[in-house]
Amino acid sequence: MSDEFAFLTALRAIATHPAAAGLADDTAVLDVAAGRLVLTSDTMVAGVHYRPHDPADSIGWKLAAVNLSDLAAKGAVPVGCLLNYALSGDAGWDRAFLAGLNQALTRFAMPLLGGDTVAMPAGAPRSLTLTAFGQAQPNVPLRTGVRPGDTLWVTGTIGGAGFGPDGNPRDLARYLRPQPRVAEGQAIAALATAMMDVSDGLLIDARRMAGASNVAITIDLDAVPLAIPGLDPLEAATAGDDYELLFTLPDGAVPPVPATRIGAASAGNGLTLTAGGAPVPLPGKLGYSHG
Ligand SMILES: Nc1ncnc2c1ncn2[C@@H]1O[C@H](COP(=O)(O)OP(=O)(O)OP(=O)(O)O)[C@@H](O)[C@H]1O
Ligand SMILES: Cc1ncc(C[n+]2csc(CCOP(=O)(O)O)c2C)c(N)n1
Ligand SMILES: [Mg+2]
Repeated sequence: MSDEFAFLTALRAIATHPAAAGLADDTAVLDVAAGRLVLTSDTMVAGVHYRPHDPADSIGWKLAAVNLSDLAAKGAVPVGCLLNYALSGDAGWDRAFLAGLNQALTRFAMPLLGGDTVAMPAGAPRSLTLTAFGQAQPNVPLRTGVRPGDTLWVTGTIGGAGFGPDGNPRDLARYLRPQPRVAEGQAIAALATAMMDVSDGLLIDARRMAGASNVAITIDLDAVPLAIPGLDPLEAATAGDDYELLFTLPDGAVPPVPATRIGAASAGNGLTLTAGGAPVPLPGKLGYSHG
């Protein structure tokens, strides 16, 4: 199935939404409700975002999940997506990738509407891109919305997808098949002053939120919900690949879904950490960054 024609035939079996027009035209044509669209795109590269030997179906799942996580962070309802795919020269890999992708798209009701397929020179690493769009809810919580006095919350647990001392992800399922918080994001969006997803690491992402909002954010490391009991909170909070939602609420507000209060915002700037009530110096590396 490694040639473009065979791959497109397999894609057609997935892209059954009428707007995809059977993947038989130049473009998809989508009827949209009046309102605002939320747009995002994420690329995954072999050796950078996943290990080359990781199962192809999980890479398909994860590519959809990381985009859904960005939609979730804005409280958006998934509407559709476009896939940019580089054929790998391995028909079985391509087929398994599509099966995993389709599982996530079905689970989160995000139809595949189109995309592009190319071949790479022999030996080039795989690079896969999905572009997703969603329907905005009345309130779209941005990174810029934190106000001094807000409380800081995170869904789920942190640190599970990070690599342990044996060089493998601590929780393989979490690393391979992250669960984007789509329904939670829609519920939180109605109340949140700001929201983002945690992809590069809790600390680096919290600092981005503080910077975007021109406030100071303090995180209590003792409060960070650990994916694995006993995990070093600093390690967990800098590992990344969590795909949880980090959000702020006006003081006194209660989140509408399970979440953990991990800190607060105040006038000032930057990220501050505490543990046992005492300040903790920021580690040199706050999370994942490319280059
Ligand atoms: N090559 C690019 N062209 C245009 N905009 C870009 C490009 N790369 C990043 N951006 C924009 O920069 C902003 C920040 O991107 P970044 O990738 O850090 O956020 P993100 O999508 O939440 O992260 P993640 O990729 O971990 O989900 C986004 O608005 C994104 O659209
Ligand atoms: C093989 C391998 N090595 C390292 C990591 C860790 N990692 C890579 S990219 C990223 C953040 C999200 O990326 P982006 O900001 O590009 O969306 C993280 C946490 C991994 N997943 N696989
Ligand atoms: Mg994001």
